[in-house]
Amino acid sequence: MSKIIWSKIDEAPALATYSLLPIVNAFVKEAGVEVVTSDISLAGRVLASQGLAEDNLSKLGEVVLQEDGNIIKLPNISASVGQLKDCIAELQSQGYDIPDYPENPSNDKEREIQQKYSVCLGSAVNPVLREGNSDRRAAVAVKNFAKNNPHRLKPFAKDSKAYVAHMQGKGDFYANEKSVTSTKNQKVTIALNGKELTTIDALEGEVLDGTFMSVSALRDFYKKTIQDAKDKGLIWSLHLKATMMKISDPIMFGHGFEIFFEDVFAKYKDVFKELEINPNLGMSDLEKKIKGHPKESEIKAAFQSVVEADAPKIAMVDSRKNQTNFNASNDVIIDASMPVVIREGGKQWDREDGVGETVAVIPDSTYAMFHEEMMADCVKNGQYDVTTMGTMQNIGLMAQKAEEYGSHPTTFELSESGKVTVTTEDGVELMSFDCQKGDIWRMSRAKDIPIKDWVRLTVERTRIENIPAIFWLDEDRAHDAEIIKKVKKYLADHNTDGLDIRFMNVTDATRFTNARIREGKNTIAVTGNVLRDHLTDMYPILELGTSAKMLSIVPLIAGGGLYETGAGGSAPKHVDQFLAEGHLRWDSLGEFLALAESLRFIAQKHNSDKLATVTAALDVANNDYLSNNKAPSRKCCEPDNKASHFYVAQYWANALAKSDNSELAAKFAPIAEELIKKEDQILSELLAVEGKPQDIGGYFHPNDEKAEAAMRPSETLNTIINSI
Ligand SMILES: NC(=O)C1=CN([C@@H]2O[C@H](COP(=O)(O)OP(=O)(O)OC[C@H]3O[C@@H](n4cnc5c(N)ncnc54)[C@H](OP(=O)(O)O)[C@@H]3O)[C@@H](O)[C@H]2O)C=CC1
Ligand SMILES: O=C(O)CCC(=O)C(=O)O
Ligand SMILES: [Mg+2]
Repeated sequence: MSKIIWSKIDEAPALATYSLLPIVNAFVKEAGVEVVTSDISLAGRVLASQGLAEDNLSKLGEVVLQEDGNIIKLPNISASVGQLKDCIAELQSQGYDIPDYPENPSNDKEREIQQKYSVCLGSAVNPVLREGNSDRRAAVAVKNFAKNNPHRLKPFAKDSKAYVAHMQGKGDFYANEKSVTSTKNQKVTIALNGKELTTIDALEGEVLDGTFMSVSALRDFYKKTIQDAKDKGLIWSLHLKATMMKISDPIMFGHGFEIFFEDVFAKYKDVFKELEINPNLGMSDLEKKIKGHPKESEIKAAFQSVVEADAPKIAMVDSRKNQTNFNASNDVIIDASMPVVIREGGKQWDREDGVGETVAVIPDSTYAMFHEEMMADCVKNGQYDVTTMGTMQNIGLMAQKAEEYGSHPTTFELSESGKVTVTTEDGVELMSFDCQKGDIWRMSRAKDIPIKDWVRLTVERTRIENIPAIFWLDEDRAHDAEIIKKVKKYLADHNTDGLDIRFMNVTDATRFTNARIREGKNTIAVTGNVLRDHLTDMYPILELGTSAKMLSIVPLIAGGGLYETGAGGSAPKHVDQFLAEGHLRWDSLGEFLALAESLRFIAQKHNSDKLATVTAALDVANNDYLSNNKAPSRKCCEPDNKASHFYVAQYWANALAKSDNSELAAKFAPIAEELIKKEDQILSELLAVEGKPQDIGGYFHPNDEKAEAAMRPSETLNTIINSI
């Protein structure tokens, strides 16, 4: 039996799995494949961190280094402190004896607990599993479906004032960056005023970048954008990635929160100190901490008066609950939030549930230049046309924790002003930086092997697609200048005759890509890790309506495959809806496509005709699913995710029944017949449970039996699937 590991994760895709996996296993076992789960959910990781469950993530970290590793990875929660605390509370309520998360540890025991939990925070799963670079694109059938069934993109006003604000060449990570390539394997020490912050093992050929965000420049920048929003009547919105950039971005968020409500933070300085208010955790945490304090209502009123009167309008994450952009640092995540701004015609929601043009504040120019040009393009040339627009495919450098992705252990909020130095074990100073107390200093790294593999993958994909491939690299950025040298060197190892491979800075690359997209032409964007993340939500959300429909493949450097499902998140909103009314609007197309790729990998590796037939039948089923438009409806009491799985099963069985493999055809002909004959009955059983609240025994750690019962309510369907 060949094995595929299917990650057990969180929220909407985890719910979908309860219904989908029994179907998948019933079909693939006929071709000698078994799909097993591995629990790397936030709750699973929290329990593992306390020694109460197996450390599955570390085990998967070994699988991705094996030649035949084969993992289907669904999106998981990258937890903020707030999500971690909620998850711990739920596990405690279920009887698990685990300690609270000590936010401000005051003794060694608390520091140890915090340390143990810290492995569960932020982007903790993806960097471990992504031992390969990223290949994200829309399958042709998916792209054509979107063109023929366009979702709505709202127009930009002719005189739209919406724009992206970023820091201008002063004080941000982009402006302060220095970069060197390590000439040998060596220890490198980062120190502040001669005191060691950390020491890393640098590899020969590894690119090391040092940089910092000047906090005074950041705060000045925030002030300027707030004033400008007020002057122009724009909604002020802040877009960061506090989950993936778990050290730097919550701090940048906290400064924004403090500056927006500067007078309130100044007036209640002493109370906030007494209550250990941490602005990095946002308003939701602040509200919990002031609860019951004699000044609670006075403080709330002070915040409210800024929201209502003194400031520009602020973007809301939920106006019904009066939650602003500052509710929690992970409520607005840039890869998902900026596409929504563009989709809505440069607008955000305000507190009266109205929409208005926004200044989207994205402090660091490194990637904000992309969003700036994206918005400027739409303001100038109007909204994109889904029915004609070309596609962006991305080859992203991310293997072995490349670039900012792996920077968590080397990011520091400086405890004093002075000099940060980066020095080799031989005493050679590689870089130095003059910083102020509170500045955010960061080292990012990119190893040589992943860069070489990234170039290889680019040449391979460009040859297959025969469209221009643009390396989004900027000669004027220190890091990119080092990478350009390596890319040119490794390109020379390949036959690039006839290929159109170019280098452009971020603004030019965006302009070039978008101009082609408007002409219906396709382009490959070859980017570093952060742009990979941002581009692979932005373009699919515009082109396909959601990044969940992307093919998201990670060809592992060791030879195996990691098949991610889509490029998006775990859709907490979908779970809320499911719990309230039993309707799951999650579209599992990403899982269907990932499964087909994963099966194809095994079929090719083992030369299995039978599995090739099962895979080809799944391809047919996926096409039928698209052409018959069986994606879940967004509304209760219409076919949802469960029904979409039923249709894939029906189409898959039907394709197998018609296949050349007589054994499979004989096996699946009666199954297909049953699934077709009983369609109405199955659908009515699936719909009968909708409109009612669901109890699955937990949000982060549901009860498997209850969740499975809720997601498999059709006895008729279950009987057929169980009979295979
Ligand atoms: N690869 C990974 O592991 C990733 C994990 N995350 C994590 O996911 C969580 C939520 O992230 P967030 O950025 O808020 O994004 P969401 O998961 O909320 O996605 C944004 C929106 O995209 C739409 N969407 C996403 N996937 C699907 C799907 N399969 N079918 C239909 N619609 C879909 C939904 O729109 P609508 O509500 O309109 O239906 C959803 O609300 C966070 O904890 C984050 O860390 C985020 C990105 C990647
Ligand atoms: O790892 C994460 O936190 C998010 C990853 C992500 O958004 C992506 O890969 O697109
Ligand atoms: Mg992303």
